[in-house]
Amino acid sequence: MNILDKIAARKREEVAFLKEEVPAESLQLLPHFNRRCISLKENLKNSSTGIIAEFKRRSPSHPEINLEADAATVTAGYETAGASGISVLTDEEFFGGSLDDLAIARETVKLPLLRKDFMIDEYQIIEAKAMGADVILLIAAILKPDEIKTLSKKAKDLGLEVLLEVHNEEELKNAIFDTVDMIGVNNRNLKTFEVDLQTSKDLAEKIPNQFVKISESGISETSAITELQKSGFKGFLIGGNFMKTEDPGKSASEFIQKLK
Ligand SMILES: O=P(O)(O)OC[C@@H](O)[C@@H](O)c1c[nH]c2ccccc12
Repeated sequence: MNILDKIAARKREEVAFLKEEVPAESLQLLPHFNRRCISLKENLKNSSTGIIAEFKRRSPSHPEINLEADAATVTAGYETAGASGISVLTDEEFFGGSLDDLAIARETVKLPLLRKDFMIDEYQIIEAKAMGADVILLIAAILKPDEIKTLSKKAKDLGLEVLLEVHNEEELKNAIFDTVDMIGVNNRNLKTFEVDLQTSKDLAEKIPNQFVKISESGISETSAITELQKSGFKGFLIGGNFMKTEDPGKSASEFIQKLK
């Protein structure tokens, strides 16, 4: 079994358990559940830089990025740096994140927050909303087209935006629904961990222009962004390049200044 299938299988077990422990009805009583979301899509459209900075302690491909990182310090730094949005990894087992990190980020910044996780059930979307997220991620590689359709509709019904992640043309073709706001091309193959920015450049023209286009993973140079902008990308998801440094906010700030 590849790592992605393994994570998705674990996620199903985890969600089945959680649903019993904390029923969706009780999540809907939390204060953020009725909060009005902030649009990442609009922020990206209106930005000349479009950086979505990610809070990530570790990953299966990089087991020790920044294990002690503190969500409040890092997300505050990202906001000061001028990021357009912040992505918070909430998977615990494989990425060392938590919903608490998301809640802390929500208390700390005004920027739109993406809950970065492996969403396979509507329950997780209710959770995302209740913890203060503005955007959810749907990964085409682990979902059937009808699942993408129902999960994205659920998110829209709750006022959340939807970022759909694809890695190849096949996934893209089967995943185009008008309940999706943004399409992200992951330059990292989540099954093999190989990274190639050419993946974004190749897929760009195949993504209909109604979607804001985001290039994800493996970005460490501002020159790469200038190139990707020429292909039509408006958003750039960057994690490791910032998180691996002692002061991710400072590193994001220098990067964004250089890009301007
Ligand atoms: O750290 P990087 O190479 O800058 O990548 C960030 C982000 O794109 C990556 O964390 C990511 C993209 N899609 C995902 C899906 C699940 C978990 C993580 C991811």
